[in-house]
Amino acid sequence: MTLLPPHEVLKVMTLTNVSVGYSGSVVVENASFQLSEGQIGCLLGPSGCGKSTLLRAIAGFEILMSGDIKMDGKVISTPSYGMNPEHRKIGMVFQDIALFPHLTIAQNIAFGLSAWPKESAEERVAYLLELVGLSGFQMRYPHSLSGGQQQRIALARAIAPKPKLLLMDEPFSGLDAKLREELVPDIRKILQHEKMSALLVTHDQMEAFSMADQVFVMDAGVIHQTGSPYQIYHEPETRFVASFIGHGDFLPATVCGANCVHSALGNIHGDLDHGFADDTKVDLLIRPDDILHDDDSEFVGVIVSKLFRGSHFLYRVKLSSGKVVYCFASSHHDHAVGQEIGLSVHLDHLVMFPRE
Ligand SMILES: Nc1ncnc2c1ncn2[C@@H]1O[C@H](COP(=O)(O)OP(=O)(O)OP(=O)(O)O)[C@@H](O)[C@H]1O
Repeated sequence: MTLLPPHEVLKVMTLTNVSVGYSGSVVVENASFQLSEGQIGCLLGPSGCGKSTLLRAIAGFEILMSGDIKMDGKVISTPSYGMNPEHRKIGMVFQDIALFPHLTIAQNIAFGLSAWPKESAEERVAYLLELVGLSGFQMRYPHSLSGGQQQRIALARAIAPKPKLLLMDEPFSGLDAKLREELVPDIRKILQHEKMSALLVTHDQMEAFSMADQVFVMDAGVIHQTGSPYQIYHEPETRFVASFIGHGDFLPATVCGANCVHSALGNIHGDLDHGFADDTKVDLLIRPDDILHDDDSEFVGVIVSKLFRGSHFLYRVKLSSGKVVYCFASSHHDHAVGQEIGLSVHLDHLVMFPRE
């Protein structure tokens, strides 16, 4: 009797000081992070920063230049050792969906189940088709499915053998924005339902925000910050993270107390001590909704452009210092470009960096 392969769940994957590159030149430097049971992580960064290279190293396709990768305490990669990719119990989904065109949808999903007893494999295929919302599609061929449906099948195929970890390299970037918006939360639900740990690569922060529990923000081969989507947006630790994540401006300011800075918009107070000495010149991060239109304020700016967003206007406003910042106003406050409006700052937490 053929037995079902045991289902193993990832407890933790750990990268410690991992450097990877090509032909002796380093592309990813000293990357360290952990992914725990059932967690969805995301490597987020601009094109060319080394996200795919790091993912390929985890999959076992690139040799490390330094550091190590462990899964559940077992070393899978060091500079002198690389466990065979097939033995890592890692599934992969790529941007180019690459379903086998000559196989039916059921055969595509069952591709990694050759070691399973026939009946169990059929059950698993039927279960996954239902999970991805495509029951009844088993006898169809990939070309007869839409891009979003094909990507669901690619996911089902990758998770069918119950890998310990799923790696996804820009899996949604070939899909249009509307489809992506629908598919991303669905895929998150499917992975959570399967208690599958996963690592997603993307340069799209909205995708990272909707998919990930933990985001690893990368630039030029270096991980700048690890945190929840909320943390990397509201508590960026480096100037790069502050400017890469979300919209915002850096407002020049001077420290004037433990939780206060002075700026062209007056004294701005935060709710936490910022740790900078008095009189330090800093750049304060201002998000679009931190500056509100306020007729009663003594501080004013001149509107240089405006965007109507339905429920609100997003103005670009020039301050007397010459600095241009965002200003948020309810859609009842329809002002013209060139008009002067009052502004007030509403910030909880001061995020700032020494002036460059
Ligand atoms: N096989 C290779 N040989 C040599 N250099 C490579 C190879 N693959 C990638 N690189 C280089 O490594 C750097 C990082 O590439 P990588 O694909 O990891 O970045 P990425 O962040 O995933 O980018 P993107 O979002 O555009 O896919 C780039 O400068 C790229 O040109």
